[in-house]
Amino acid sequence: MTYVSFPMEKSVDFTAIGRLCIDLNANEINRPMEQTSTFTKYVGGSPANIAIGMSRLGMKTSFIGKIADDQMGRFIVDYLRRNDIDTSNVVTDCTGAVTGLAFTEIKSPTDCSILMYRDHVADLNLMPQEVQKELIAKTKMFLVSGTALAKSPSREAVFQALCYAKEQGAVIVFDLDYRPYTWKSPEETAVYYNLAAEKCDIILGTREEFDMMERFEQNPERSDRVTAAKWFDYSAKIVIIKHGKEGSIAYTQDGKSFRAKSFPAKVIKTFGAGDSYAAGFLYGLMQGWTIEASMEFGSAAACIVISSHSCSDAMPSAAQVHDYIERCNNGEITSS
Ligand SMILES: Nc1ncnc2c1ncn2[C@@H]1O[C@H](COP(=O)(O)OP(=O)(O)O)[C@@H](O)[C@H]1O
Ligand SMILES: O=C(O)C[C@@H](O)[C@H](O)C(=O)COP(=O)(O)O
Repeated sequence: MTYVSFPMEKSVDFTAIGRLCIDLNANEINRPMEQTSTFTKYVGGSPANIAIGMSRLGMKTSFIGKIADDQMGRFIVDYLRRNDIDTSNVVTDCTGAVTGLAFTEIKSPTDCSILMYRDHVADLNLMPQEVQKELIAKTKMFLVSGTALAKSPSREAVFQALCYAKEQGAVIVFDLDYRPYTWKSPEETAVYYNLAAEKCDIILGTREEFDMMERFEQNPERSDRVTAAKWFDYSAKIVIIKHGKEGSIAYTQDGKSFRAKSFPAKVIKTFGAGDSYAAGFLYGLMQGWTIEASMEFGSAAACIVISSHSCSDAMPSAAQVHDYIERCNNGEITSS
């Protein structure tokens, strides 16, 4: 059963809109950040990670965003280009805004946190008139990251892009990617998330992210099925609710649900799981695979990334993911 059909005549497989940032991942791990003195710099930002993941999987990928006019901004664009990502709609800020930074703390493989520096960041300065309709018109799948809705003018840029994507027939994906730091209040967040989700064909988020969106609703049991059902009255065809190591559940418009278990992994840190899962799952759908096969592929891609130090740099190729699945099935990989 096919739940989404891609406009195959279009030349760009995947376009993401949102933040392009820097991850600074602790080198001395398994300790609090107070005791970490060195960090390795990587390109970061959830939609950037997903775009890099899609490109590594062989998808023709482009990005819509805004970078600071500084060394960090240039580092990001250079990295995207070297990863075959079209940056023709990556705009350079001219207001003196800075690049967002995410310092990651790896206290243990299961106890990780992120310290974000996101004041006056360039990515949230993207303006609606800077979004190229022609690029979205060429795109089969368009992904929005929820954090880009946190402030104007980026918020309006995303809604403008959503209008173009809908009008031009792209399959629209919403990765909730909720980061409380950039938002003024949970109420404001819930309103804008719900407005964006109404327009999307595929919605991906964790149980906690959907809880945030249900601020004004009744779902006392926090039922995944109740959560998903609402969106099928709008545009959604697939809603995925992720539960960390417990795996994920996909609900589809026809009332079915599909469960994916997680694979074993030698986990270094947990962040990056959602981004690699998204890239793997969306890649699978674009290959015409079943929901179950796409979820399995996403789950294995996630394990490769959480077993590595970085998010973006560790995004796997398709061959690496197939190999990981095979080695798990042969019992060659066990959990840490
Ligand atoms: N500790 C883990 N071991 C194995 N797989 C994991 C682990 N944590 C996450 N995953 C995989 O990554 C997917 C997404 O992870 P999750 O933590 O739910 O998302 P996010 O990173 O967005 O919070 C899960 O559905 C699972 O397949
Ligand atoms: O999204 C960010 O700004 C930081 C990311 O680059 C980071 O590495 C991360 O948190 C990944 O998010 P996840 O995949 O949702 O765990």
